[in-house]
Amino acid sequence: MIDLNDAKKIRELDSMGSLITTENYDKQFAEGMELVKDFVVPELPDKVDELVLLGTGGGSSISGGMIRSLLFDELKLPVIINQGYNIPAFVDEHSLIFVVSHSGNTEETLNALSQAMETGATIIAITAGGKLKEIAQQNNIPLLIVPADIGHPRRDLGYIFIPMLVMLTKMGLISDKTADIEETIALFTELNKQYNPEVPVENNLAKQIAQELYGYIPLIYGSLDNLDAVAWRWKNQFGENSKLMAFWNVIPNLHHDEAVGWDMPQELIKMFYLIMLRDDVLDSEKIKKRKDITVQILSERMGKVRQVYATGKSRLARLFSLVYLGDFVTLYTPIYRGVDPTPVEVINLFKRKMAE
Ligand SMILES: O=P(O)(O)OC[C@H]1O[C@](O)(CO)[C@@H](O)[C@@H]1O
Repeated sequence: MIDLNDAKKIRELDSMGSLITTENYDKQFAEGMELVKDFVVPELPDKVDELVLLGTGGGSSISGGMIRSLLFDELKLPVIINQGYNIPAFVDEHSLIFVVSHSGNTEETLNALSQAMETGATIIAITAGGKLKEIAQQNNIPLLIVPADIGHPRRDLGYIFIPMLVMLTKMGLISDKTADIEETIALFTELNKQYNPEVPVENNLAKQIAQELYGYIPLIYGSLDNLDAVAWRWKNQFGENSKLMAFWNVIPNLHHDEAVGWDMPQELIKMFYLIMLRDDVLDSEKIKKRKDITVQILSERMGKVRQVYATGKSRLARLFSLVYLGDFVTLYTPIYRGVDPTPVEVINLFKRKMAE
């Protein structure tokens, strides 16, 4: 095992700078605001029925999930995250579509886009380049180019999510979020002082969780209607960063189905490490009670249970305080095992095999 107090070793193992990118989320979010400042949004039809995000993977689809969770109480449109090759039949000239792909070359996203272009929907593209950039330019689709040098889509939430949020404001669909974004940027700077590689394990919650997790399967429980995309983000980051299968679900609905599975044989349920995402401000009293009961029951059944709490003032800052912790946890988890968090070999293998 790697000594997580050895910051030099941690940084050596993180050879492609995922930790540095995470430490720089404050700057990235600020740059995201700059990027979109002069972007001219298309005119919307009189009636918009839904917001559809075409995109997949750790950065693109999660950004849509964060939009949905953040704006649950505000946006008067359903948000649909479409990760597959095809678009649903309801997409038409009354749909607003964000097509998002960092690489610009993800085949599912491009295929869905080609279908969307036949519908007369209002489309906005966000990409660092690739075929998506070409298609957008050839077809006069409003296009936002984001920096390519970030390298890995899951590391560019600030470049994807923030512009989408600002565009929704520019289109008059939501209120201005500048103050909340600024608060979130300041919170990242603060939290970085707690989670960065130079902070020793005894004071570093992210390192503590990464160490404790060793030998267990991560299970993340969030809650409707705020911490669902955050739980999804943690799960994806365990996959891509930690090279660990992880599972997630949301309260309250898991109490009506998955919870029955808690009666599984002891030797199996002991393999899980539960991370319970909590928000004492956003969670209703009913949800808090459900989380308390869940923790009470599962502390006696699962290998370990950890509760982590959102901080910050605005809904935006609170959601991202937990995303930020999750990103650090999922980066320290492989490093503890001596594994570089950045490469995604299986994804590349799939892309090669699909191209054969
Ligand atoms: O379409 P994009 O944004 O390039 O990203 C899709 C890819 O990003 C990833 O998240 C890799 O980091 C993969 O899941 C996926 O292959």
